[in-house]
Amino acid sequence: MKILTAAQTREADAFTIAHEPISSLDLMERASSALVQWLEQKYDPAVPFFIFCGTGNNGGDGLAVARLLHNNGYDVQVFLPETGQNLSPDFSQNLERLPQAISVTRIQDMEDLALEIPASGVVLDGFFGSGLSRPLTGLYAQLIEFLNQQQATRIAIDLPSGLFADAPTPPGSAIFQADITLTFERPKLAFLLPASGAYVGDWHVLPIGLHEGYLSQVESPYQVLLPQAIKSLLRPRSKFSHKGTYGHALLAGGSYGKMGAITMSAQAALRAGVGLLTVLVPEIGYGILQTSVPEAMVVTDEQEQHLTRFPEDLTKYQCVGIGPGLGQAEDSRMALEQLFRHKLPPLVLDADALNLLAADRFLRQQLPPNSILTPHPKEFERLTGPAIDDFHRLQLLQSFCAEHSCYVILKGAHSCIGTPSGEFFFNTTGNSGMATGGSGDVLTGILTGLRAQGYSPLEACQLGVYLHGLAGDLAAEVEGETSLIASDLYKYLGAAFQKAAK
Ligand SMILES: NC(=O)C1=CN([C@@H]2O[C@H](COP(=O)(O)OP(=O)(O)OC[C@H]3O[C@@H](n4cnc5c(N)ncnc54)[C@H](O)[C@@H]3O)[C@@H](O)[C@H]2O)[C@@H](O)CC1
Ligand SMILES: Nc1ncnc2c1ncn2[C@@H]1O[C@H](COP(=O)(O)OP(=O)(O)O)[C@@H](O)[C@H]1O
Ligand SMILES: [K+]
Repeated sequence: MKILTAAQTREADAFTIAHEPISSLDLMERASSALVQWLEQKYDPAVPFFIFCGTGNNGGDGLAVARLLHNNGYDVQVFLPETGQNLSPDFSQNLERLPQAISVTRIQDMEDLALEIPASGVVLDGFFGSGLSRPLTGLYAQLIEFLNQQQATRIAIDLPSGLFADAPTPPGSAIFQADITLTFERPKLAFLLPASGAYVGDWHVLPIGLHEGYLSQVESPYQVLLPQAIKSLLRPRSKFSHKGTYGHALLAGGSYGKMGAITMSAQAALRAGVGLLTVLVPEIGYGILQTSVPEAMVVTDEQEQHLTRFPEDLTKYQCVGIGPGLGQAEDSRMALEQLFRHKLPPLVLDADALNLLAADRFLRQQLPPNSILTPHPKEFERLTGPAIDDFHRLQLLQSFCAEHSCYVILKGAHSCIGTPSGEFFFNTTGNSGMATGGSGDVLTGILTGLRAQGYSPLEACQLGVYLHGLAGDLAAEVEGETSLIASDLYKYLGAAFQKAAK
């Protein structure tokens, strides 16, 4: 699903108004009805609502929600800062329509707000949405600071006020700290990035029937991965298939004290459905692998504690995954350099393989095209240098993928796949229980297993991050986020495949 910029959202609104056709006021009514439907499912009429409105269309939404909730028996109070701003026509119309029985407090300064908001209440933020053009100051900033200190549940309409939808918000700006954000039609880019996403809380997308004629042709490099698209990528296994049908993968890594990493990658590659798996480890890993992953074949390096060479001929493998637990010994770096000189099957590179690449510009330039790299933000910084902010990091991602013709999964709460052609795909599964050692090693195994089965690099990346996160979500339902550990991720991978295929 494509993500729209604030400007594209305005175009989508205007296109819908012109081509459905529908009046702007009725479109606002549709958006507000969607909000109210969501709110009424979650809160009963005993819950008081405190609705704060600016004077643009975001405020118009707030006023329409106030009327609809009131008409359905909810206790609603409205608060309107008076800063002499222009009123949007739809805001004015909704102010006229507001039933007399609703209490309206006009605020010129903070003294006008003698207000106790109970912890059981809900604060709705309708100050500003996608029309924000500069950071908030003055009365708006003071009100936001006040609301951010309240115990009540804070819900933002469309976008937390003060946050830019698709550009960095200057540090120190006043931003509504939402527990929940109810947005229209598409998530905003700011929801998916760590610094801005921290203000958004749980976000939900409410469809409001924006015109398909616009949505289907609009161009955007940004997409989110959703269940339907993932389902269409999954290939069913066929009745007369055999292990040769599903590829032979090689996973290389492990070193003294870090054999667990490659062991978990191996488990994950098998659970991802690969036909055959060989694991290349230093001598000390032999007994460990043979005991803990009996399904895998094991070949060992003559060095006892870390890898120093790769087999000459790797063409029998359909994918090679390198890095988990590898370490950064000089002879491991040389082995990688040697490896890149040969004809190679598709590669997945993670962890210390990335650190070795980062430390060696020459090695980076030899990177085989269409490789998949899976850095976390620190590993990514080592590869590209520091980013000024999350948006700049996306630019670095785009140029790195183009320069090296590779696919990079920048890992995080919404892992982002960068492609050589400049697209970005954000993942929507996963939870903070996955912030635990070894989660990334499991992802490497899944990607290697998928790529060996013949999925394209982009398909493997999309399926890999989505299923990895979904396994985390299913595991968290049973184990809880706090107690989730990386090995749970491959244990629940089968359930994730089944859920994704439904
Ligand atoms: N038909 C539509 O256009 C629809 C719009 N919707 C709502 O409309 C919102 C966008 O409405 P608007 O475009 O009116 O934008 P906003 O409601 O975000 O406000 C824009 C107004 O605020 C001013 N402004 C911007 N930054 C400011 C700042 N820092 N301090 C003070 N004033 C500032 C602008 O000059 C403009 O007058 C969406 O977020 C959504 O909530 C929904 O009703 C869906 C339908
Ligand atoms: N808060 C979070 N929400 C969702 N996924 C997360 C979160 N934290 C970490 N993850 C996922 O867990 C994995 C962690 O990978 P990584 O940092 O390489 O861990 P390790 O090196 O310990 O294996 C990534 O796939 C990342 O997307
Ligand atoms: K808002």
